[in-house]
Amino acid sequence: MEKLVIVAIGGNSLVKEDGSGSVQEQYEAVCETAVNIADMVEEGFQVVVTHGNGPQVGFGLRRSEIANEVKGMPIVPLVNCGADTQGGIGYQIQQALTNEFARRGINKKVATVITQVEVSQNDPNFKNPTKPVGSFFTFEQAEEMKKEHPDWIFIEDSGRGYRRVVPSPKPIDIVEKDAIKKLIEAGFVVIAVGGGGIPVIKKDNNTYEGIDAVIDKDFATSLLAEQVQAETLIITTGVSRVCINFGKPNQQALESITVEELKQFTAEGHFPPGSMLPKVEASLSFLEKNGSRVIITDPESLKDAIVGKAGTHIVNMK
Ligand SMILES: Nc1ncnc2c1ncn2[C@@H]1O[C@H](COP(=O)(O)OP(=O)(O)O)[C@@H](O)[C@H]1O
Ligand SMILES: NC(=O)OP(=O)(O)O
Repeated sequence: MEKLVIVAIGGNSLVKEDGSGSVQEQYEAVCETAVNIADMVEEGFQVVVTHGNGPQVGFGLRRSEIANEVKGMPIVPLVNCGADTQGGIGYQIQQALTNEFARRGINKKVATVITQVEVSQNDPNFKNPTKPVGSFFTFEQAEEMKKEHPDWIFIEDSGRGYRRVVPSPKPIDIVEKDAIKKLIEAGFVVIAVGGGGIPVIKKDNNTYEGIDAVIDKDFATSLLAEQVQAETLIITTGVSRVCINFGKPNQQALESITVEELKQFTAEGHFPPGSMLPKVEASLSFLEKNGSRVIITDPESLKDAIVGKAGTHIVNMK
């Protein structure tokens, strides 16, 4: 089999920050990423695609709340909003890749797996929401909204504005991992654990039940990479390289870095929670469980990054 690479697409890389982008505009952004993924397939890599849903799940939740406030329509629970984004974004990636392969005459089939991801009901993150979802707001807008919705919690997100946060438990297991493995073995380009997967808790007799949360897609992707024994994990996001002193005059982009160096920079606080920290922690976890390499870059740089010409490369010196 070709070398197995997992590519995680950041939810923010598919939308406009203020949430004004249309579904068609999101599809156009997906199509641009599909071109880069098709390049990798042509280079001979077997690719699994995962994606985020931070903006989209927040937009869906807000649409449901507004429909409830204005028309009394039933609220769509957060877990279902997540499932909806997994289907909606999965559909767009699936169609964009299918069409790109058809245009190039690449003989590859694409399949999206609706993926449940097990979490623990006792995960402390349920009591401490940290996952930013939906649009970015100014401080004043966030304060205004808190007056109307006292239970909402906002955090400042990497200098980009304020965002509402929801609980984000850690993924324990991927319920559909065997189906995903079978599709990979059969040569499919698989899209899975979209939006970090649909959070579920395990009940008696191997049954599952959805729970309101948004799993970080970087952690879910790292777990998938481990479970399907991928060689390389690529996390695409809004920046071409991870930086130290991000946003400061002495900002420095990292090209190649060891696990030990990355741990040191993490301890020094260079990576904020809710944005770069989960990517770094997910990368370290994958490498510590025998993954070979991780690349963090933007979607445009994918083709160059895989051959070492772009992105931040984190290497396992073991
Ligand atoms: N140290 C850092 N290096 C690079 N980018 C950083 C750093 N700290 C914060 N960021 C910001 O975090 C963003 C990635 O987080 P986010 O947009 O939440 O991820 P996603 O692409 O998965 O939606 C980057 O685009 C950048 O704006
Ligand atoms: N679920 C998730 O982590 O989404 P983003 O990558 O879009 O934040």
